[in-house]
Amino acid sequence: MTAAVPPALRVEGLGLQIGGATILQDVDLDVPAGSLVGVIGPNGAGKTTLFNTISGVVRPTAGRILMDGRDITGTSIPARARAGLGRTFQTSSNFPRLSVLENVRMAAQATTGGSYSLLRFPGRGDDATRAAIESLEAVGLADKAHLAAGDISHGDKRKLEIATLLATDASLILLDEPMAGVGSGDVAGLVERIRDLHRTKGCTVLMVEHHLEVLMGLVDRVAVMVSGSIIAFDTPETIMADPRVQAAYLGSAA
Ligand SMILES: Nc1ncnc2c1ncn2[C@@H]1O[C@H](COP(=O)(O)OP(=O)(O)OP(=O)(O)O)[C@@H](O)[C@H]1O
Repeated sequence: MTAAVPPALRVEGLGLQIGGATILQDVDLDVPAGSLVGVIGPNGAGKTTLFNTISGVVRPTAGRILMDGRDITGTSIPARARAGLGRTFQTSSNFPRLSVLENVRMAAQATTGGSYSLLRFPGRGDDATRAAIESLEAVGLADKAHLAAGDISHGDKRKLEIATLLATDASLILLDEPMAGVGSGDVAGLVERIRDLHRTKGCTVLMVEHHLEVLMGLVDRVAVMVSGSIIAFDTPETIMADPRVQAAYLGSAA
């Protein structure tokens, strides 16, 4: 008998109380390895807080978080990154004064090992620079490699975050509103980049996104959060047809 493969991410009975307020309550979620899962819910439902607990920014006050079957609840942010967790934030998390290439190269360097020096001009030959250039080519940013990350457009900043994740060996990726503020002309390209992350690298992806029409065409399953809890977790078709979801989410979001 072969042992079952553990989910890439398991959240068990997760709770978070802050100053008497319940922010997360009894959150259970299994994200199978290799799946692409969306998280939706009205403003203030707890989606970003859930990501913060998974990535280690916030410690939950109840429950456990497991990656590939290993309990990571008490581990540090760097330990989670070493275990293969990668994340983007609602607002851009790039280093604005470094060049686009340096931003990606730093992430690649952390993966390929060796010490990173900003003083050393990146040569095309080293592994980290090669990985960075490949990632920038994949997201269509190679021609902006030399620009300061703070000077590129909002849509390009989101592409840069994806390139940064592509350059690492993260196996579980959390994307927090990757389409937020992205112009309509850039959305289709960004969706393709997320598909690339998922397919080419075989990553497991969990993403919060308010653009439902985009999300529903992209993900395998959707978790619906309302008031700090997950009220439904199913295929996009079933979620869209669920009257509880329509009442709790679509109704209140309209
Ligand atoms: N550190 C904190 N202290 C107190 N309350 C907090 C804290 N962090 C989050 N909250 C509250 O927890 C709730 C959930 O916030 P969160 O940002 O996770 O929601 P969200 O679903 O991501 O919302 P949005 O879709 O608007 O980004 C909100 O009511 C928020 O005000």
